[in-house]
Amino acid sequence: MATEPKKIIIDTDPGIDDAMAIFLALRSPEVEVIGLTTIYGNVYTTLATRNALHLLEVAGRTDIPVAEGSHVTLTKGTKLRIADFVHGADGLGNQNFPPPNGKPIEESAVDFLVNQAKANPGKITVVALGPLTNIALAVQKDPDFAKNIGQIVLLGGSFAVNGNVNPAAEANIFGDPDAADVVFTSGADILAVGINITHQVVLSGSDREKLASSKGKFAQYLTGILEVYYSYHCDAYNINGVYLHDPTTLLAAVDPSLVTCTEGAVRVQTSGITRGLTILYNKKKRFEEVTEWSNMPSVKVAVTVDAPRVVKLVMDRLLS
Ligand SMILES: O=c1[nH]cnc2c1ncn2[C@@H]1O[C@H](CO)[C@@H](O)[C@H]1O
Repeated sequence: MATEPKKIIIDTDPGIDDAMAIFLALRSPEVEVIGLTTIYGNVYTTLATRNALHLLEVAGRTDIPVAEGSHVTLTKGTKLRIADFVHGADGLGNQNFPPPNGKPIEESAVDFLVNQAKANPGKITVVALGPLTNIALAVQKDPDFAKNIGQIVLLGGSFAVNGNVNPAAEANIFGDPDAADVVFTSGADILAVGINITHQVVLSGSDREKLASSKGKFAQYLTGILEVYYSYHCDAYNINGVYLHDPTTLLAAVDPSLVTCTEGAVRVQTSGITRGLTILYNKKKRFEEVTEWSNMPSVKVAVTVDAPRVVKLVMDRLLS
């Protein structure tokens, strides 16, 4: 008998690569998307909600609920770092899409996460594609959340490589380092996919041409919004291609065999010039003194990725 699809909630800040990940999820029979929760990051939360509703309308999946998330960081910070220079002012490549018809549900993202985890203990995977504020709030609101949630597969961190905000920090962790530290030390089953992984997974200029010449609904839509993302990568990284951050993370939740992992405690620097830095203790050395990593729960951190297989899955599923 076929196994039941894995239930996933995508916590998202759409965002061009978020749009790709959401469409991929909807084209992946291995998973069932039971909701989207929204967060600031690539755009402000209000726009993230609007874009999430819009993307579900494009996909014809208005049956999937959207729950709006936090507008401020875990410590109530309102000075947010928004990556509109990566995704366009509208978050979706400046395409002037009409506003969505739908509305978010009454339940907040945090309540949705807590209640779904409680109702389906051990059965739900959260795929977290933005700053981790909503997830940290869920951990703090319900002492059982970390136990009830099946797994958290998150895009975040830059393990042993430079960040993309500055040499220390990756954008999602930099967006709310306090939240990230709460999540990493929560005891939940976590798989972190950092930019040490996603910078190996590139959708090339010729892949984009294949998308452009496809008649597929998602391929056509993405061709339009990807323009801005390609031009940013050309500018910032001098490459004719884009990093598949969110799609790689989503696919790691769909098929864990796409990555290999190491395990250990992860702590996040929350202040100073290295604010947002993620440091994994790989347990290869016993330290003489008690450290901030001692007795902290282990998480999985992806260390290798089968990049050709990820790109092929992305192309096959988005072209169809
Ligand atoms: O240079 C950048 N600065 C800020 N955010 C970025 C940059 N490049 C990509 N992203 C966005 O941040 C997440 C991965 O860190 C992804 O959502 C990506 O679209």
